[in-house]
Amino acid sequence: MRPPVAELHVHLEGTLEPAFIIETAGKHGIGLPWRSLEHLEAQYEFSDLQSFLDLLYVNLEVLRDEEDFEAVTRRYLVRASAAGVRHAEIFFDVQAHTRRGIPAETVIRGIRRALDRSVADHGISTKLIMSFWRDLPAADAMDALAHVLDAGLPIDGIGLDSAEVGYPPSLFVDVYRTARDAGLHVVAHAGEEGPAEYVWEALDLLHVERVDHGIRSLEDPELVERLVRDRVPLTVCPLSNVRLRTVDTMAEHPLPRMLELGLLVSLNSDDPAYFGGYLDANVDAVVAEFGLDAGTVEQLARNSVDSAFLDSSERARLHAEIDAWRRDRSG
Ligand code: HPA
Ligand SMILES: [Zn+2]
Repeated sequence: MRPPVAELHVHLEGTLEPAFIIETAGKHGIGLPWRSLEHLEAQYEFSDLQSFLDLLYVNLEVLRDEEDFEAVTRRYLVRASAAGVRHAEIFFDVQAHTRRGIPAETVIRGIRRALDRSVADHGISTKLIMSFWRDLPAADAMDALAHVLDAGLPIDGIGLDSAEVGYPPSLFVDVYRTARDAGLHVVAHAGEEGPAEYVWEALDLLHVERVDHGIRSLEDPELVERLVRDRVPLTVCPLSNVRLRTVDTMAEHPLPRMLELGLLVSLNSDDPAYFGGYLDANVDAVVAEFGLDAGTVEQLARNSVDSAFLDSSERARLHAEIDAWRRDRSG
């Protein structure tokens, strides 16, 4: 039923499953605040973005060496492949690790070990996007970026995440200019909990190629017009939005309205180990809630391919895979 698809908004740290967290803590002899797997699993109730980030940031401390970063990346790729993902653009939060004394080299080399084998092992092409915590000073992000560029560590783009309200994109103009000058792709979370104004700033000041979430854009008709006109991709994460109470219930999720308005939206899992499922669960949830037909599911998959940082031949390959899926379904 589900078509081949690109996943463009997934945080590596948000793919740590509870059992992996407990196991990796044991490997390194780390004392977590959780008495057991069950105690950890009982923590997954969130009231807003910050309540989730508080848990995410404790759990990611189990990631210590290259093997850990390789293992978590590999586990995501295995699970994503089962969900129909054929191309993945994966975020990691560099400061989540460097502030604990884990060098960016360890993080990126570990992740790359898994990514470099991903096409052969999992049938998934990949990009790697280094994200900055927007609630830390922009100078911190700039230092991290300069280090990664100086060291020639292989990343494909930068992003901006963590607590949104009070930390507008305008704080990061210099960081984004440096990244663009270095030939990196640029995206940013905006309009998740923050206002439509932050989406304008991401577009006009950071010159982002894609907006992560962006659901609050609907509060500003002029912004919607701009996003439609320029075909700006929005990476929408329905299960995340419900679990973080950005929307009250799935029935109130703006996805159908976004499609009606002609926005270039794709479906994504955000932090799948925390929000109740991977990309397939997100597709199933919106299909069940809104009764989307196969044509709409196909359109969302094609949107994901059109929103990805792929060259024209890679894009054509993925559209051809979706064509084959459609023929199989109707044949
Ligand atoms: O959805 C998110 N928003 C902001 N920061 C994040 N870090 C992981 N997921 C998110
Ligand atoms: Zn996110």
